[in-house]
Amino acid sequence: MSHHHDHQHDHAHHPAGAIRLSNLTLTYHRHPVVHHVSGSFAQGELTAIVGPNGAGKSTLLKAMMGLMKPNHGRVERHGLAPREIAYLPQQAAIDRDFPLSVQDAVLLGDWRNSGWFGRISRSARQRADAALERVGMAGFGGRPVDELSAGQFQRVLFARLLLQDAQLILLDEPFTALDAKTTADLLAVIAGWRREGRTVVAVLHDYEQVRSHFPQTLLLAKECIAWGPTTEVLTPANLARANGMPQNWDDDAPVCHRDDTGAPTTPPAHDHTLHSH
Ligand SMILES: Nc1ncnc2c1ncn2[C@@H]1O[C@H](COP(=O)(O)OP(=O)(O)OP(=O)(O)O)[C@@H](O)[C@H]1O
Repeated sequence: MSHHHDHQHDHAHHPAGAIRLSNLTLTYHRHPVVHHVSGSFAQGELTAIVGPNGAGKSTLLKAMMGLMKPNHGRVERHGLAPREIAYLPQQAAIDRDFPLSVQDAVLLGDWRNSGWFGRISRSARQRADAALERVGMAGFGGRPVDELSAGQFQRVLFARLLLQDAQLILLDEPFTALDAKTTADLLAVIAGWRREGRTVVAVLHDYEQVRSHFPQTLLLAKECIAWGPTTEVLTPANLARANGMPQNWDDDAPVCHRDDTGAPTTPPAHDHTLHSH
């Protein structure tokens, strides 16, 4: 492994970019989809979130972004204002069927400087052009976004993230449906964010890609199966456990018997609240 701790993080208690999950439970219609997850995302590091379909990965990102309220536990964003968190949803969730030039789409990333309806400065336009160049889209500024291919559009969204200049960057399946060249180019942008000391958390499905590019991994299957260095997390045993997660939506799932620390507790032998007599 390389020297990825060569930059010093000397913020003693609450380093910027640090985000911690404390016994976090997230539910839809009272069904938990993320269940008692605790841990910290390594600051200034790249962490992959992997797990089977329906494991709660996208839901967890939404909660980290503050778009969803925990039913239990907390997301602790020490030292991170909401504006310092950037979030790229799954491409399928993004509507780009409106008239907007590529440059204007990138400039939306600069809203905290220019305001939604503020004047766009010349320097902002220059930064937008530089960002487009960095993602391999130089010269595309005047094109309408609805005419771009899926891969080109994703490059534009990465340019927008570059302008946003966030400390914590959350990416939901950023490479789905992209070809190898586009994926490699965008992985290089992510590596650049790491060199700049930013924290990146990405939901991914390609284990080889995760092993090569993401030093940290959270393996999620509703519960946390493993979280730490990728080589220790992506073991056959852990993956088998994750893939054993029930896929069906269990309407009769047992009531959760855990205390507030997240530690499993033994369900009471005769729980009168669950049985009618
Ligand atoms: N808006 C919603 N309303 C109700 N249930 C939802 C909603 N969004 C997700 N779910 C359910 O929550 C569970 C977790 O979904 P989530 O999208 O977080 O999983 P995921 O790990 O991102 O899956 P995938 O790999 O398929 O994208 C699934 O069972 C899903 O059906």
